[in-house]
Amino acid sequence: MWNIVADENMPLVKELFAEFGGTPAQIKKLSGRCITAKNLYKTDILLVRSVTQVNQELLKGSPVRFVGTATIGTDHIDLDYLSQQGIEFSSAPGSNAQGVAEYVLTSIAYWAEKRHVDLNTIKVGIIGAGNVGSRVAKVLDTLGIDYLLNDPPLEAAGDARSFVSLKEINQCDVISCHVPYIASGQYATYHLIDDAFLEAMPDQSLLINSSRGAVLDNNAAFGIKYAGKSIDYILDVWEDEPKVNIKLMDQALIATPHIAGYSQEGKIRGTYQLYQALNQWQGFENSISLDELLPQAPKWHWDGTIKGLYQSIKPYYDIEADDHRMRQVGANIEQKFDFLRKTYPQRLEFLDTL
Ligand SMILES: NC(=O)C1=CN([C@@H]2O[C@H](COP(=O)(O)OP(=O)(O)OC[C@H]3O[C@@H](n4cnc5c(N)ncnc54)[C@H](O)[C@@H]3O)[C@@H](O)[C@H]2O)C=CC1
Ligand SMILES: O=C(O)C(=O)[C@H](O)COP(=O)(O)O
Repeated sequence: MWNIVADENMPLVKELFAEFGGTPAQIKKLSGRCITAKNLYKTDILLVRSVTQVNQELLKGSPVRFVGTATIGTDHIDLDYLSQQGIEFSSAPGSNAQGVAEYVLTSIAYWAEKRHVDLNTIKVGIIGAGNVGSRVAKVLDTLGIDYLLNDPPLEAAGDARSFVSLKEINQCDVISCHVPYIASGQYATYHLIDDAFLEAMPDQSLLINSSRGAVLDNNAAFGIKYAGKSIDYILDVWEDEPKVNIKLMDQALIATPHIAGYSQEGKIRGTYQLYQALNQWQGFENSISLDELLPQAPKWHWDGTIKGLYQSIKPYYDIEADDHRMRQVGANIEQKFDFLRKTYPQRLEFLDTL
């Protein structure tokens, strides 16, 4: 019998893994932040989301042979350690990219309405043109909103798209970050958006961070605005989650608790991609199809006008409600951060028709 430990916030674990490869599996669901070495002494398969640090301390001495994270980001996983130990690994690339792209589009539309900006006249700077950044670009293409891409690793690898420097991105009206968290090295993203970058942003511009909290120097962001710089922030991710810089949260035009990718479909795809990876690892067939698991969501029909964009999106995704939930807990945000995420209301993807 397989022994599986899974994060309790992962949907459909029972449905997908209870009969893994025709053999019954013993599944234990735990809070992601509370999974410790003690929980893993007879575990073969560990399925996590982004809040579980998977490293030697967690896995040493355990029989775990497969680690899966139902997320795009992998900065919580010590990939070198897994590889040294011969532990099979899979993440869920692209699984919630659509959810993040919809969060970004909604953010831009909200900002434009609030600040009386004509979206026909702006330029969006996308930092990181991987799965999410490319999806954001596709949405902007469809709406006819101009954008520039920055992605030095892809540029160096010969990606055929046209890229600009970070300096050029810095001058865009909207800047949206879609890089992974990389602590050091040639392409480090730790505090990629620092004091100097923020200082050089044009007045009345918007910074969106839905990548990882530490890509933006949160103290610098607070300081610059406190000193009078007139820029807006829409922030989904925070340095040192579940801690949140409350003063920065107060400044943000929209503040959300790391839910940009939390569409229902995104979460389902995340678990499903691990199901596929596990089956492939063991040479089993996928007996369940993704289509039978995905909800049928009503889709947004864009009438072709940029004016009033936010009001036409709002019935499908009400980002102000997400902001309100976060601000309501106020100073208790650190204690409530995980709760807000665990109890996040069902959000369905609305952009299929684009
Ligand atoms: N807030 C949320 O709910 C979510 C956040 N994320 C975050 O978004 C990140 C991006 O996701 P994906 O697009 O799927 O990842 P990806 O790996 O497909 O793309 C990331 C891109 O960033 C580029 N990059 C790396 N270092 C860079 C640098 N220094 N400057 C500019 N570009 C750089 C890479 O070349 C790559 O093309 C994830 O790693 C994760 O941290 C992902 C999903 C949900
Ligand atoms: O996929 C990623 O990368 C993310 O940031 C996830 O959306 C985060 O969700 P949790 O894993 O923290 O539930």
